[in-house]
Amino acid sequence: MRSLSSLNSICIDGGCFVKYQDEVKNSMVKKLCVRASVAKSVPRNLEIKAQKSEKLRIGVLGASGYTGSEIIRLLASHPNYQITLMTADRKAGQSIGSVFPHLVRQDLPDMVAVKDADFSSVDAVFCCLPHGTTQEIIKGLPSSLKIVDLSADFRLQDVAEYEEWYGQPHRAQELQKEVVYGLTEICQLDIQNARLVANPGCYPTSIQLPLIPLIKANLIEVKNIIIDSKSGVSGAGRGAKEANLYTEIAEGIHSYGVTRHRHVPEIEQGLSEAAKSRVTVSFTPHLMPMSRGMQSTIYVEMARGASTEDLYQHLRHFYEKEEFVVLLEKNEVPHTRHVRGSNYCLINVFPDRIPGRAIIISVIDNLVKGASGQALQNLNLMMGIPETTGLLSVPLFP
Ligand SMILES: NC(=O)C1=CN([C@@H]2O[C@H](COP(=O)(O)OP(=O)(O)OC[C@H]3O[C@@H](n4cnc5c(N)ncnc54)[C@H](OP(=O)(O)O)[C@@H]3O)[C@@H](O)[C@H]2O)C=CC1
Ligand SMILES: CC(=O)N[C@@H](CCC(=O)OP(=O)(O)O)C(=O)O
Repeated sequence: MRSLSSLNSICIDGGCFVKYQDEVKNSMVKKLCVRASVAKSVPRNLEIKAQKSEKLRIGVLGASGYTGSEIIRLLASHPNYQITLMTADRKAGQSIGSVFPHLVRQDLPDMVAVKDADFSSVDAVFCCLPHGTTQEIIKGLPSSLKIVDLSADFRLQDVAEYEEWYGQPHRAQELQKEVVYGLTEICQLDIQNARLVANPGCYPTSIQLPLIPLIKANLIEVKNIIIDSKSGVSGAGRGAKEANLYTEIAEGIHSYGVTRHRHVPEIEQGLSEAAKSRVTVSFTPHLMPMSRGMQSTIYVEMARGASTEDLYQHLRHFYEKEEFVVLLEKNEVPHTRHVRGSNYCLINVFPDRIPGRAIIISVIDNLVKGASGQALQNLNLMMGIPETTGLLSVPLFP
């Protein structure tokens, strides 16, 4: 994984490299004002592989699902990509407008079954399929294709751990070796050279973005990390089960996966790598009566001598050149409603009443930074396109 210091603070403005302007860094409001003209955090040696004139051809596997439709929405305004292939399973043969009326004006091919897809018509694919089905499908794709996989099938480096937590054999172990984990702000340099990126889970994204820099800087103890996370219902996908019906979700919240959720090994993998020692966490997810959004509230013990101010300043400095990870002003509480529909992750750090402990709050939109937005950010990097391209839309509010 790269360290932030290995990046040069330059940006691309109208196709020309310009020095990044320090004064735009301090608040999200300022960032939103300048972002139309300034894209940032592009490594100095980045070659612009994709010319504006030639659009890269994109396949969306699982276009009839929530993350697939979110990719389509984001790509609709992307200058460098055009969708030339879309697949579905039960909805194969249908048009996107008939499945998702909000996409009716998009000029797109009808969805086909994966077995009928012509992969010679694409340069890259977003794989938005259920875990378990993904490995076999990716194994059958041409090796020339760039792939961002949104499922969990390639996220765990240890195949035995995958088999234990996902309860099935890993069917593409030979590919696992070339996979790059796609937590963009942390693994940026590796992602640029990757062919196959495992996009992180939504919970792991909201948790690792604040914790990895703090662990690397030895500002928090790696024991006794307690994580309480909450997700909107779209996190469960469109294949609605009884438990996800409006009548079962509205007017209440509940925890699930208590003591054992499949994102635990992914979270611990990232934190352990940062700590260079085995880290275990207490993690409990909750289902919230909202369509999208995710909050992780993280309780940590600070390292001896460290203060919440140290944690805050370190995170602020670490992410100051990153467009999408924003440390709010002190005492401002991150709200999921302030990231809806956007690729932003808002973070803040608060003192706990118990001396020596701190509370970190992180919010994302599970379908954007937690899935399709981060996937697009990763493909941009893989294709040598400025990372923020197609991702700068302002969050929806109210
Ligand atoms: N929802 C979220 O917030 C997040 C999801 N993810 C991951 O992204 C992936 C997609 O999630 P999501 O979009 O929510 O899921 P959905 O259930 O909404 O969509 C699944 C898609 O896969 C297709 N599909 C289902 N089974 C098969 C199969 N056997 N062969 C081929 N295609 C199939 C479906 O087609 P059809 O509609 O025709 O049945 C649909 O297009 C999953 O791995 C998920 O865990 C990751 C991060 C966040
Ligand atoms: C609300 C809900 O059910 N969320 C899903 C996690 C979201 C998701 O899609 O997980 P991946 O990122 O690993 O694919 C769950 O708890 O299983």
